[in-house]
Amino acid sequence: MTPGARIAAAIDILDAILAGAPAERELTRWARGARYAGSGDRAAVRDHVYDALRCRRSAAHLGGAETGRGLMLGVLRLAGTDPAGLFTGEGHAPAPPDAEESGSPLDEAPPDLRADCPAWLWPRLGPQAEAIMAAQRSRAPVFLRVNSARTTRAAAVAALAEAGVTAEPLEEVETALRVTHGERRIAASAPYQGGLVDLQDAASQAAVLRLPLAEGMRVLDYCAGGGGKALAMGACARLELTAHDADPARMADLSPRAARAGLTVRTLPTEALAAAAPFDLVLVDAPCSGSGTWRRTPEAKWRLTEARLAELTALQTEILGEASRLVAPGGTLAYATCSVLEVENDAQIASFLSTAPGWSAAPPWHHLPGENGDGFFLACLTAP
Ligand SMILES: C[S@@+](CC[C@H](N)C(=O)[O-])C[C@H]1O[C@@H](n2cnc3c(N)ncnc32)[C@H](O)[C@@H]1O
Repeated sequence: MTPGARIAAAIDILDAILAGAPAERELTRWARGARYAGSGDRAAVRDHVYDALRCRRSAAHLGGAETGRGLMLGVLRLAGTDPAGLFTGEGHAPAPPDAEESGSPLDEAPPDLRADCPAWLWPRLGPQAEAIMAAQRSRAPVFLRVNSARTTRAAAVAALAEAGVTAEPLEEVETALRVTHGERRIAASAPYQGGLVDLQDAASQAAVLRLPLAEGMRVLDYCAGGGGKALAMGACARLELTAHDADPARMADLSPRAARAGLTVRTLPTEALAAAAPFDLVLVDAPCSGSGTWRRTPEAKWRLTEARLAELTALQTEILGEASRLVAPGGTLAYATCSVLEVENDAQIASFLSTAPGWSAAPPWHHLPGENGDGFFLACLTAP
C-alpha cells in the first residue's frame, strides 16, 4: 500500500469507530478484507488509527471536522506534516483538502482541548491535569516483567536478544524491562513462552513490589482478571495464592500461565470465598475508568461518561466492603486502580475508613503516567 492508501484505510476505520464500533473490531474487520495489505501496512494503519484516537480533540480542531478524514488531516498537522503531500487524490490516496478543511490553530484553543481531555473531566484531574493528559497523547512504552523466581534480568535480556527482542532494565523498577525493539516478536519468543518474562506495565510491577508479601502468606487476588498481578505476587515470595473474579471466564488462561511461570494459583468462585477466608493479604485491583492507561486504550477516554464513572465508584465501594470481610485480623487489604481520578482513589479510601472502625491506612502511592509506566494508585489498609 502507498502511504496515501494507508491513510485512506485509517479514515474509513476511524469513521466506523466514531459511529460507535470498537477500535479493535474495526481494525480486524479491515485487515480480513484487505488481503493486499502486508504486515507493515497493517501496523502503519493501526498506528494512524491509534494516533488519531489519542489526540482526537486536537486533531479534529486542526483538521476542521470530527470525521475520519478530519482526524487524519489533523494528525498529520500535529506531526508537522503538510497533508497535501499525502492527500493527493492519486491511486487510493484521499482527495486533496479543500479550503474548509484548513482547521483552526491550537494555540487559541482551551487547555482541555489542547490536552485531548474530555471537557467534563478536566476539572476532576486537579493541578496535575496537564501532565497527566500530555503523557497520554503519545504511544505507551512496552514493558516486560522478569519472573525473578526463575531468572535474572541480565539472563532475560540475553534470551530475548536471541529471539530478536531488544530490552533494557528499567532502573526505577527492579523486575521491569523496557522493550526498545522487536515488540511484535515477544509473544512467540522462548522466554515469553517459557514463563521467564510476562507483559506487564512497569507501574503495575512497581505496585506489586510495594505489597507487604512474605513467605507462606495466604493471598487472595480478588479481581484477578487474566491474573497478571497474581503471577507478579507469586514471583515475589512463596505464597499460597488464590484468584477470584466476578467474571470467571476472564481467568480462563490463568492456570496455564501460572504453570508456565512455575506457580500454582487456585481459582475460587464467589460462593467459596467465605469458607476459604481469612487471607493475610487481599488485593483488590478494582474495575475502574482506566484513566491512567488511556494512551493504550484511547477510545475509552472518549467513551467514559459521568454516569459510567458514578457506576464504577459505586462498584468499587461495594467491592472494598466485600473484600475487607475476607482479610485476617492484622492482615492487609490492598486497593489498586489504574486510574488518576481522585474519586476512584483517595476518596474511596477515605470513604472506606469512615465506615470501617479499627482499619488504618499507610500513605497511598500515586503514579502518574509517563516514561516509567501508566497512571496507577495503591493504598494498603490494615485490618483491626
Ligand atoms: C482491573 S481488572 C483486573 C486486572 C487484573 N488484576 C490483572 O492484573 O490483569 C478488574 C477486574 O475486576 C473484575 N470485577 C468486576 N466486578 C467485580 C466484583 N464485584 N468482584 C470481583 N471482581 C470483579 C472484572 O471482571 C475485571 O476482571
